[in-house]
Amino acid sequence: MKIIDVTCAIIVNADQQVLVTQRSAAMKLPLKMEFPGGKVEPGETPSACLVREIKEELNLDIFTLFEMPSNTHSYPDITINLIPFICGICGGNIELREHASFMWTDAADLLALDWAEADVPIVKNYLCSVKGQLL
Ligand SMILES: Nc1nc2c([nH]c(=O)n2[C@H]2C[C@H](O)[C@@H](COP(=O)(O)OP(=O)(O)OP(=O)(O)O)O2)c(=O)[nH]1
Repeated sequence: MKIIDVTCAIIVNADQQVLVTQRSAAMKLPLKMEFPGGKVEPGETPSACLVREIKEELNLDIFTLFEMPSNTHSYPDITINLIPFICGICGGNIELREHASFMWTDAADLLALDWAEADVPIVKNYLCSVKGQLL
């Protein structure tokens, strides 16, 4: 099966909270929690894709800081390669244009959320990367 590249943004604020968005009832994986982002278009870099998607979906201007390890996951209808980036905000205010809701979440509370399956290893990896700061 073809593997679709999907980027997602781990946007961290000044309080070290992470922006988590909830997919709408009308989207695939309805009401699951995810990191905002979307499919990489032909000729687009993952980083440029993410800047575009976050502006489209949330009206936020972001910058990508660094890329984290990706996770390939097969759903019944699609196999995705989910590529996370740690990101910061450089402008805009959140407007929900596609998602049902958003929340700023402390790292310690991330794992308890009802994530899209492909995100779980990404959340765990992120938590490992910040563990030193949580201890
Ligand atoms: N954006 C995003 N998609 C995710 C995450 N986890 C996860 O399994 N997905 C899946 C859901 C979809 O099957 C696929 C990306 O779909 P999408 O609907 O966000 O992509 P898109 O904005 O480009 O939408 P479209 O053009 O297909 O309508 O990846 C995640 O954290 N963020």
